[in-house]
Amino acid sequence: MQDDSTQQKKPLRAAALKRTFRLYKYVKPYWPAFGLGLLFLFISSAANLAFPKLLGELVDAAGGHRVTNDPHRINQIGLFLAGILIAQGIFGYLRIMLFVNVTERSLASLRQHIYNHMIKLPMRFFLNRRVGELGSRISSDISLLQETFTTTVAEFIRQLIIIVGGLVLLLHTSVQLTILMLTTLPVIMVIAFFFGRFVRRYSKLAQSQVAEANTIVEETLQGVLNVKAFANEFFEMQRYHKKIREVAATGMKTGKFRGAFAASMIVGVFGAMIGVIWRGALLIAEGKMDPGMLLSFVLYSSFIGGSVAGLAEVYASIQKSIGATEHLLEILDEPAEPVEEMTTVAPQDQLTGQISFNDISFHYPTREDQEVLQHVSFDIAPDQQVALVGPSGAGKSTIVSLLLRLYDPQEGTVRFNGKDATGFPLSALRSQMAIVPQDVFLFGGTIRENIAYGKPGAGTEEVKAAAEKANAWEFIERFPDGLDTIVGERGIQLSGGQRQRIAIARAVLKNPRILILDEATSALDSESERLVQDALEKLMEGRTSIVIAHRLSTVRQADKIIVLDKGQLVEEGTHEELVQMDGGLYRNLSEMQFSH
Ligand SMILES: Nc1ncnc2c1ncn2[C@@H]1O[C@H](COP(=O)(O)OP(=O)(O)OP(=O)(O)O)[C@@H](O)[C@H]1O
Repeated sequence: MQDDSTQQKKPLRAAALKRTFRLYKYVKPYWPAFGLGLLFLFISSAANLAFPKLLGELVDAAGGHRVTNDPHRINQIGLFLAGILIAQGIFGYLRIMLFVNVTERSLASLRQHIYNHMIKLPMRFFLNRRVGELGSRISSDISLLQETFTTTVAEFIRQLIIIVGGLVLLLHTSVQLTILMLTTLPVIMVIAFFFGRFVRRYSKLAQSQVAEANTIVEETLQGVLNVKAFANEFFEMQRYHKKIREVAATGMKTGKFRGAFAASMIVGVFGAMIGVIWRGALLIAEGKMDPGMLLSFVLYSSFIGGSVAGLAEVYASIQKSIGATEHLLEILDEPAEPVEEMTTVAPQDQLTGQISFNDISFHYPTREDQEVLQHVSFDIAPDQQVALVGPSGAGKSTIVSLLLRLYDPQEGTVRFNGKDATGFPLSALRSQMAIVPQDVFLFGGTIRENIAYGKPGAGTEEVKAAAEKANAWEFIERFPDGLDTIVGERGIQLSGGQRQRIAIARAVLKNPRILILDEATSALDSESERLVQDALEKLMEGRTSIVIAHRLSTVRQADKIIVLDKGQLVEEGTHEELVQMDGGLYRNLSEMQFSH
């Protein structure tokens, strides 16, 4: 669980700001609207500044010391004020609308750009990141930017205009009072700085504690089955209780500083106000000032005070968005895989189904010291059925990953058609292979969508034919909604065997040159097993297939069995050949499996 406000606050540095400006390219196409928005912002802020002055004049027109009372002028000023008010409303509305439009369009393009980039990133990128975290991070980073673009930037500009313009008008109204007011500022600033630091520190702590508490809630709800199965409800309640108590304790500590902060700010601000009004009253009494001027002065001071206070918030928010931007840029700076949209595969890139591994050594980028494959070489002829067997962790799935070029080996080459795999466009390679994984991943939509994933845009007839071939049609047909049955998140509304047959139908539709099957370890009941096995056999016909076999009973008919152990290829041959080998690993494994 991420908490927006604890994360990614970075000090404002020139370099960071400069990097942030790289995002400007997303706003650039909309700069005329943005510029117009800025102009309106300027107008509405300036109109804002006119109010205190005019209100002061209105009061004085009623009869100050130095002005004669003048009903005509009162009405004139009143009308003028109303006019400004309306203008401000209109410009304010237009400004917000323009800013929101620009922001929404820019963010849509940024979102799309980031997603497009991220989905093309190599597996290496996803290995050391938690995917859920990545997703929520990006959405919170983008919402932060959304706020910055729509409100913060505008607020910042508005506040600057008000502070600078306000100060000029204050000086114009009364130099003496301005100096008096400004002398109180340092005191208020010191108080704000001192307490503000504590408040920030404790709020940060509280936020991270809340995040920890939320993690408990999330994890236990997601894994509620485990909690219940272990009868650990009370254990979890305790764990949550402890965290929540910590949150409350920190909150109360923060409260002390927050209270002190608020109280001293109120005393400071009102103290300054009283000082100024007192001094102003004396000036009026001395005939050096009119009541209306004092009113303008006080209003200007409060405008400025409000803007200065707001500036602190704006600063924090800009800091946060710089952090967010850096994150997003980090992702954008990761080199993507050279995947491209494939409609047809060029003739020279068409796979014959011949594959060879030549002296391949490989370690995962995250674990450099663990050689997962060591000098592995083998050849697969077109249309051969090959089984990969070996103990858990031997490197079977890794071989599949290398085939799909999810990773490239550090040593040796993978070849297709006798040609180095790197010589084919990545998407051309992958588009001619299909994998039926062990853990079938279904998307949350309908059965139809899930099958058509093998060939986006496939028509009902095609989908149906694929489902029939995969022995899936008989159960799909029995659902009232047929192909339009919703499978539920990750396919939870289907049984294991049904999920597998959908994955097979998907592969049938893709009609790959090379088929990769990761046999399910969890045994299905014999009826589903037979249906799945039968569908797989039909699917394997007429193409090269590589089966990661966990149960040796299913690999007897394979043209070739490759036996791996601890990253090395230890035996290779047909079932008959391998069972002959005295002390061979395959023979051992099959004796073990068939002895019970
Ligand atoms: N993404 C990864 N990052 C680092 N190491 C990994 C990764 N995936 C697998 N490994 C390691 O590589 C080795 C081979 O794993 P692999 O998944 O290829 O084995 P396997 O033969 O398919 O095993 P199983 O039959 O249990 O699925 C294991 O020691 C594993 O810990």
